[in-house]
Amino acid sequence: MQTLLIEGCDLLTVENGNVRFLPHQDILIEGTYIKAIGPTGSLSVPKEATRLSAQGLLAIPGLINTHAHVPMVLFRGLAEDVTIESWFNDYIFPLESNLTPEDVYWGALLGLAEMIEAGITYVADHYFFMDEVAQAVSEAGLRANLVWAVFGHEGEQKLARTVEFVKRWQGTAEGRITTWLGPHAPYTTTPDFLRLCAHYARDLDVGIHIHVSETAAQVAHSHQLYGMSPVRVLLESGVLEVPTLLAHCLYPEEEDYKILADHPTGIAHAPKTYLKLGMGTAPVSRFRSVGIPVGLATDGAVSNNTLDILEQMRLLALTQKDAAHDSTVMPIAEVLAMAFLDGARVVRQDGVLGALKPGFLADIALLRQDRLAMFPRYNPVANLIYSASAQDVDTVICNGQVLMQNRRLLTLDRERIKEEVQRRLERLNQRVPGRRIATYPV
Ligand SMILES: CSC[C@H]1O[C@@H](n2cnc3c(O)ncnc32)[C@H](O)[C@@H]1O
Ligand SMILES: [Zn+2]
Repeated sequence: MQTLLIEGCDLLTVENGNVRFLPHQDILIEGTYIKAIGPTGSLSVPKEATRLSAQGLLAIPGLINTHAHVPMVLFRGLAEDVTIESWFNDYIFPLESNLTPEDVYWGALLGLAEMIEAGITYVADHYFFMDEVAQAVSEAGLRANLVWAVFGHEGEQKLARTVEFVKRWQGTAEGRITTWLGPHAPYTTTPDFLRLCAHYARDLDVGIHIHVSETAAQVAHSHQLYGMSPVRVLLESGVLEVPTLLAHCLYPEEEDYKILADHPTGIAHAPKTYLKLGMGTAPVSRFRSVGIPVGLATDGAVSNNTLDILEQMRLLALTQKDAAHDSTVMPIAEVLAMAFLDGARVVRQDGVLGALKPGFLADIALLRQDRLAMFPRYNPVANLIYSASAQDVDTVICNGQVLMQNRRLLTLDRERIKEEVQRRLERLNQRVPGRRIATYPV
């Protein structure tokens, strides 16, 4: 078993709702777990331990991205300043009809490399050709929950293929990969199709990751078709009986709060996407007040355009203050608790991820604090949320393995990935009139 000692870092974590900042700490990692944490020089360290000097760096739990479409980095910048309907029907769904499994593999490597550089060690990803994404995750070294997206019109056979994917990859890559089912959304499936998904999920003992109630129009459409909200559609089709990760949920109805609170659900919140697509924002504090965890997410890079959770932390605070016209809303400690602890709850990893403490998995990001914007250090939490950026991430560890050190990626070749992606771009950004993988209801 490998032993790694991170020496002399400052440490920021949240425990029992309290922010803890501890200067000059050592973190001892044994195998894939944190074994001990203590003031520098105080731990008993095996002779054979590898030492990693972290003077001046700030250790935080590896960041958790609760909802992404990682390979969509391939289309970054291709759908700007358009309505959400046009975003899907004129850009995203036509562009995605060009994708091959190899494109998705290289896109996934590009997005995973970007996330490691931003201190992200866990991603819940929802896309196509997920064998290739799983392969990329396995090579990159971070942790992921993966679902193979399926639309209702693709039918039972396609759904069965996603079930096979779940079985094939569950618990692989030294346990870093878990797999769930991923019906795309209530508006691109039917209640019967969702019922079938719920049946398979129960059978496999896995959860479901799905988009829900992203716009008021989607909720109105659901009432027209089924006489109920999208959340109630999920309830009545049995989806909420299994752990359910709801992407977005910006427009819950009054009864939806209780429905969600009474079931094993969590919400992925992606503020930059909402700002860019003019979608509004979610009642985050209300969700949390009734016990529904809300984690942070990037969504895909076509609506974001980066895969950066530090940026989502900042935007979460700013958008919630702005929506409430109240600067005291969403204080920095709550942002931290959401990013770390709620993030872990949303992906069902609470108790092992989202904090730095003995017994937790060794997923850690170490940030530089030497930029002028990070000085003085009266308040390291404020610096992290309002001043830090992905470029400050120096070193990233996942499952006890160092993935990036001194900003050098150790598991991936970033120049080779860029070259391969570059070769594919011209073909990928062609849009053939009338060809698209699905239709967004208008
Ligand atoms: C879930 S991957 C399948 C499908 O979903 C599309 N997609 C990307 N972002 C969103 C979003 O925020 N809401 C709904 N659907 C989204 C993605 O492009 C794929 O086609
Ligand atoms: Zn999404």
